[in-house]
Amino acid sequence: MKLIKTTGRNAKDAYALLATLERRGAVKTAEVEPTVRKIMQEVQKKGDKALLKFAEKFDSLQGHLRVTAGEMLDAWNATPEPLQQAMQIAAENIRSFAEQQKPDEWTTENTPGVTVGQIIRPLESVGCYVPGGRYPLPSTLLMTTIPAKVAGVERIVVCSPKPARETLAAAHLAGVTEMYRTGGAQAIAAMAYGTETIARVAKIVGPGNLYVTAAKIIASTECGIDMPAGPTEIVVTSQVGDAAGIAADLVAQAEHDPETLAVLVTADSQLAKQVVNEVKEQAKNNKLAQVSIKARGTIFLCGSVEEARFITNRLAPEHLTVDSVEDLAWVKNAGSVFIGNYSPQSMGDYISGPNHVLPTGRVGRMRGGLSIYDFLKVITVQNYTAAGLAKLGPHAIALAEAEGLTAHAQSVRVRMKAGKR
Ligand SMILES: NC(=O)c1ccc[n+]([C@@H]2O[C@H](COP(=O)([O-])OP(=O)(O)OC[C@H]3O[C@@H](n4cnc5c(N)ncnc54)[C@H](O)[C@@H]3O)[C@@H](O)[C@H]2O)c1
Ligand SMILES: N[C@H](CO)Cc1c[nH]c[nH+]1
Ligand SMILES: [Zn+2]
Repeated sequence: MKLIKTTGRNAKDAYALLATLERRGAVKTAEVEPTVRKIMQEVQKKGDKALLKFAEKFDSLQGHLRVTAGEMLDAWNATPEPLQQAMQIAAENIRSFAEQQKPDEWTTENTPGVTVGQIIRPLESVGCYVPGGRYPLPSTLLMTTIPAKVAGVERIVVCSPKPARETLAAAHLAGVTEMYRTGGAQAIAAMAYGTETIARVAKIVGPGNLYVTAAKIIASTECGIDMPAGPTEIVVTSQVGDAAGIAADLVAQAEHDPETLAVLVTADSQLAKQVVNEVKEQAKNNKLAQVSIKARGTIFLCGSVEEARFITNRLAPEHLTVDSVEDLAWVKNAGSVFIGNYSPQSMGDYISGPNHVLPTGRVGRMRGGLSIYDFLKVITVQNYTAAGLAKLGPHAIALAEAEGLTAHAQSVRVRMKAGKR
């Protein structure tokens, strides 16, 4: 970990580094964009043939794209009982959390004779991307498909490169009926544009590496996307935390990808030094974590606790760990927050219930993690009686005339006149 003081003669460098880290999302996705565009264009032109070609090229896969229900069932039956149980508990917690988030339909009479409200409808189809390049992520299959099910989405498609047995088992548990062996930008293109085998979807959700994230951004002109949920990020902002626990979290998230961002922000120089040593020790046997930590692992040693909070909000990380519940008061930007020494981020990755698909690249400034809202539409409704129209109509006419939209004004007058008959 690079330890940098934000005060004194290092201040300029520290803030320059912060600015670089703030640009992390945009810069990195731009680097792969030309490659991604080419892949997506080829899928658009050649459909399944391109998917099979890229599956062989990137994932050493040959053969059929579609995963059968039998394959998912066999995978479940071959899964050891403790893992089956862990998946079942995770699935239940994800389901009940999503259930709890469900928004309500409502109506209210805001003016006598004017009823307004909202109805909630699920999206008709979604595509869930489940990463599988470096590690199989059955947990992500559960995190994406279960909220979609709770929302009532009719068609749920899963795409994953070389899905492992554990991922197929999770698909069986989640009741997935449409799953394909395709990954990367090609999978995103297939779900966005459609191929002979894969019909296009209304929205694509789920995390992935830089290629997947860049592809989702490109696909967003064609269909909905949840958010850029790219290479993992962790920020721990602590003054009193346990150095060994903090380092363990940093190393854990750093092992996802060479592009991972792992940061500690603190005003305590003792803690900063301890974490440097702990990370070194704990990452000793973890090559991937070493790569990402070496590339951008940073400890900002701040002049004050307030400055630590300010830097944290500027980073707007995917995962944020803080010391206590009181810290929530200053947190403005983060995908998901973990509190105290006994809330390792890995618990959120797997089992707690809140979604682990989270915004990266500072998108935490705009939104939180994947939720049931990503699978629902809030449709507004308005209903006037003649009396209600007589009351509010003249005001609408005044506004329409101010905008010079005469037909708008007239459309209200016509109905008001009819209401008087
Ligand atoms: N933000 C979140 O919510 C979240 C959650 C889970 C995982 N993640 C991230 O998901 C990512 C998973 O990455 P992964 O690589 O293991 O799996 P992945 O499935 O995202 O990517 C694998 C695919 O990348 C494509 N690819 C790889 N190298 C390529 C190249 N040189 N050119 C073109 N395409 C190429 C291939 O198509 C391959 O199938 C990690 O970055 C992890 O941090 C993020
Ligand atoms: N930490 C990841 C989100 O960045 C989610 C995950 C899945 N499995 C393990 N971790
Ligand atoms: Zn993780």
